[in-house]
Amino acid sequence: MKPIAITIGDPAGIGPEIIAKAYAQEPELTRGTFVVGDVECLRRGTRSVAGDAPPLPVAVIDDVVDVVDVPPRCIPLLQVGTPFTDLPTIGKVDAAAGRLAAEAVTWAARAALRGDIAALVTAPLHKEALAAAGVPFPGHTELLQAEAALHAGVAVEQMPVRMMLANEELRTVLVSIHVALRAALDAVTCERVLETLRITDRTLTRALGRRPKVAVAGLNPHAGEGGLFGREELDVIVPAMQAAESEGLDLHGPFAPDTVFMRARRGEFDVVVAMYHDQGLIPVKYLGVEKGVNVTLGLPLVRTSPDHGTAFDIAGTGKADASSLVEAIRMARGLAGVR
Ligand SMILES: NC(=O)C1=CN([C@@H]2O[C@H](COP(=O)(O)OP(=O)(O)OC[C@H]3O[C@@H](n4cnc5c(N)ncnc54)[C@H](O)[C@@H]3O)[C@@H](O)[C@H]2O)C=CC1
Ligand SMILES: NCC(=O)COP(=O)(O)O
Repeated sequence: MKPIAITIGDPAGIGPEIIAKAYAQEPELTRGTFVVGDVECLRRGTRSVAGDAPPLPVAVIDDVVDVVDVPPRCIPLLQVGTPFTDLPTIGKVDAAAGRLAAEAVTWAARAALRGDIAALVTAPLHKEALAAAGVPFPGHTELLQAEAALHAGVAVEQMPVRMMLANEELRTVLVSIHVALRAALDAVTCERVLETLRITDRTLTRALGRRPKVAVAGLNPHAGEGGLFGREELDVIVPAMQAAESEGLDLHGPFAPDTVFMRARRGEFDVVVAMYHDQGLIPVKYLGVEKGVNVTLGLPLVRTSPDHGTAFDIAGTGKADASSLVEAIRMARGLAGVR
C-alpha cells in the first residue's frame, strides 16, 4: 500500500493544528499517511492542540518508504526546503509561509505523478501569501493542473480540471473558480460548460458505479425567466447541455439557482453544476465548513482538501475543528482505493 501525503498548508494558519488533531483523533485513518512541510511549524501545531497532554511527537523521514517504520502516535514528516528557524507569525500573511505551502504541494504533486504516493490531501493555504511568495497560481487547483500538464507534456488547456465540493448532502462542480465575478461571467461559455459537464459525468460515473443525475444551475435569477433576465441560459447553457446529452449524459435544467440546491439536497440529483465559485460553494459551506471536502476532478492523481481556509482568526488557539480534514483523508483513501 502506497502512503498518502498530507501537505502542511500555510503554517501561519490552522493547517498544522488540524493535522495534529487528525493524527491524535484518528490513529487508524492516519496510519500510512505522512506530512509534507516543515518540522518546526508542525511541532508548533502539535503544541497548540495538546492541552495538558504531551504533544504528539514528529518524526522526520527522508523518504516515503520510511513511513511504515514510524511508530503509532507519532507523526511522520518529510521536510521540504530548509527547516524554519524564525517561525511565521500566526494569523499573518507571510511570503515565507506561502513559499513553504507551495513547495509542499509541488513536492507531493510530483510524488503522486511519479506513482510514489497514493494520493495527496492538502491542508489550506493562504492565497495572498502564495502571491507574496511569487507563486504564479491562485490556489492548489491551478498549481496541480500545471504540474499534471507538465508531467504529461501537454499545454495546461489540454489538462482541464474542475473543483468539486461535497458533503453528505450535496455535491457541486464549478464552471470557474478563482477569478473576479466579472471574469466568471465571461467564463460561462459553451465550451467551458460542456467541459464541466463531461468531467462531472466521467468522474462521478467512476465513483458511483453508475451515470450521475446532473442538475445544471442557470446563471441569472430564475434561470433567466425565458430570456427576460438574461440570455446565457438560452444562448450558452442549453446548447452545451444538448451537446452533452447527445453523448448520453443524464442532465436536468437549467434550473433557478436559488432552488436547485434545495432539490439536490432532497435527493433529486447526484450533483449540481454551478456557473461560478460562490453560487456552488455558499450552499455547501452553509451546511458547515467542518463537513465539506474539496476534490479536484480531471487530474491524473487523487487530491482532496478540507473545504475551509486558513482561518487566521482562530489560528494558534487550538480551537480549529479537524473534521473536514479527517473527511478529506477518508475520501482520499476511498478514491485511491486504499482501505
Ligand atoms: N483548500 C484551501 O487551501 C482553501 C484556502 N482558502 C484560503 O484561506 C484564506 C482564508 O479564507 P477565509 O475566506 O477567511 O475562509 P476560512 O475558511 O479560512 O474562514 C472562514 C470562517 O470559518 C472559520 N473556520 C474555518 N475553518 C474552520 C475550522 N476548521 N474550524 C473552526 N472554524 C473554522 C474561520 O475561523 C472563519 O471565521 C484565503 O486566502 C482563502 O483563499 C479558502 C478555502 C480553501
Ligand atoms: N474556495 C475553495 C478554495 O479556494 C480552494 O482552492 P484550492 O486551493 O483548492 O484551489
